[in-house]
Amino acid sequence: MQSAPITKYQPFPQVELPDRQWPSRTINRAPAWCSVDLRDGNQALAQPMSVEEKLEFFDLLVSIGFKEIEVGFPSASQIEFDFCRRLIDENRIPDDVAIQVLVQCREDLIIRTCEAVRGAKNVIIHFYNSTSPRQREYVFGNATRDAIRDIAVNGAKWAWQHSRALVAAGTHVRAEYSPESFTSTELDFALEVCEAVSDIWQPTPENKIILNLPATVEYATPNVHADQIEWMCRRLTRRAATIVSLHTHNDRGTGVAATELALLAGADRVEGTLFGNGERTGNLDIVTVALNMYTHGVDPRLDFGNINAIRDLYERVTKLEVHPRHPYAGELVFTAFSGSHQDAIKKSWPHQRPDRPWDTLYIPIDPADLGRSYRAIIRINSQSGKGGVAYVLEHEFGYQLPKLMHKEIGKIVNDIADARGTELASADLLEIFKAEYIDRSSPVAIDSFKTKEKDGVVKCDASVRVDGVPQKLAAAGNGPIDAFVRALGATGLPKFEVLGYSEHSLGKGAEARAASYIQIKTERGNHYFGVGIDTSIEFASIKAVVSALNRALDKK
Ligand SMILES: CC(=O)SCCNC(=O)CCNC(=O)[C@H](O)C(C)(C)COP(=O)(O)OP(=O)(O)OC[C@H]1O[C@@H](n2cnc3c(N)ncnc32)[C@H](O)[C@@H]1OP(=O)(O)O
Ligand SMILES: CC(C)C(=O)C(=O)O
Repeated sequence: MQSAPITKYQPFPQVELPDRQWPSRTINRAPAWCSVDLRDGNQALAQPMSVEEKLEFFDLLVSIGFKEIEVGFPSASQIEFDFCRRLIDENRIPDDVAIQVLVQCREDLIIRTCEAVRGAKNVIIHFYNSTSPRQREYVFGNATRDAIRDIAVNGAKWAWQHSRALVAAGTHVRAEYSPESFTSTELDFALEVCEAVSDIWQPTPENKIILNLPATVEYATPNVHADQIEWMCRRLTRRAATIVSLHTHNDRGTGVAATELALLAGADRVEGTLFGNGERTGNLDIVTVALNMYTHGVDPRLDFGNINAIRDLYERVTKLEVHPRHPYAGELVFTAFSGSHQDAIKKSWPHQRPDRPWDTLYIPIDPADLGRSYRAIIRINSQSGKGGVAYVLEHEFGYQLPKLMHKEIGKIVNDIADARGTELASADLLEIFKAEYIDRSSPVAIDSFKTKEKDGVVKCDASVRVDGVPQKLAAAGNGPIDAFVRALGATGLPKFEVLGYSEHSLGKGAEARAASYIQIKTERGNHYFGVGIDTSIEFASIKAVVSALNRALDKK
């Protein structure tokens, strides 16, 4: 940072609107959406999409439910022109979808644009010129306000004239005008230019004009943007015949917020791109705004029910990556690594009922609504807690660990994650769990085990190996576990008692197994868990005893 930025930058002026209404409103219906992926998004790519890629992207946008799609700038290049023609000539545009084409307010370009869309059913001709003081000064050679207004008016006239042949041939033509750099333009002048354009097109409530008020570069806080939009909405003389459209960029990182507040301010329509691709820091991310509405119970009328497939296609054709933390779509947004989050998710998840509003803690949207799975919700690293470890072992592998055991396995996993310094995959977790609790056959291994009950007394015969030496054991007790523990007494192994156990079944059909979790207490007072898995619950429990004992012997 330089030492005196205070003199280098200036605050953005506020809008004089003391009776502003937008702060007390809520968003309760979806706007009209227009995707500008194939134009504003595409023009910002280092390697613009090929025609084939644009066709694929167009189909994706249609399948999501976009009814207005800016397909390009057909007068800019042959590839843009050809793409437009292919859409039309190959009948790829559904009847309820309008294609939008961008053009400068220059007659030759407007003529070429009209040629590009000949034969389409619904077309929006989008003409623009920049209006801000700096653009007037630098780009248009100190042009006066009147001269700039005249560029817009001429554009409106040429768009009207040259689209008459299209209308005569049956195309439904609408006009969109953008005073580019609107948010840096004096509001009274932006209004004057918009009114002058409307005067040419004479819109009606049945055939409205679209006035798109872009934040071409985002310079202000979102409340200022909302004020600018409310200011315009309240002064446009043909408000009922006008669709007020938003087109925010994200230079300050608040494109989504600016759009949401401007919807409160009265806008009817939103232009943006999937995942916010676009010039510099990008256009508005439509996915986020639409799904924000969805999570407030407002139907966005866009379908992101298969967000992973949408993201995959987007990444393939744009060669950009959706950030792993990107709202709703990022790889990690349904994943909790930290212990307290994992614990809260695990505890709140079972309370979720189909007939109740969604309120699982830390997960503001049901991942299933986006076609995403619950599997990756909890992942394990050194920040993770016992709840997360227990969650993964239960949800991915079916082991329902008793609550007392969570703390122990949590610490074991945490220490390993810490030592490795990486995330542990669920397969790693399973491996750690098995090695620690199940696959323990030294120094004691059990080869066979048989019980017989008579008058409430259980007699057990077992073959074990202690440090590799085979031993035959026999004893009687109150139950199989008691009898087995007594039998072990004859081997000279340290004394221990079984404090408790829990069991449940694992898998189904031919795969069915019993899982037993035993806790023992040794002579020294230490507690150890052991886990046994077998087809019979009896043998599973005996294996669990052996595993707990082996852990105790290892750690003595
Ligand atoms: C904010 C945005 O995203 S706006 C859209 C930006 N996208 C693009 O520009 C991509 C497509 N554009 C192009 O390929 C080219 O700009 C073309 C083909 C449209 C025009 O190309 P060229 O005429 O060679 O160049 P260029 O765009 O620089 O035009 C410059 C002239 O047009 C004028 N001009 C610029 N914008 C406009 C406008 N919207 N309406 C009328 N005149 C304009 C400039 O003042 C300049 O005039 P000058 O030559 O008298 O100084
Ligand atoms: C042409 C206009 C709408 C534009 O892309 C912008 O201002 O960012």
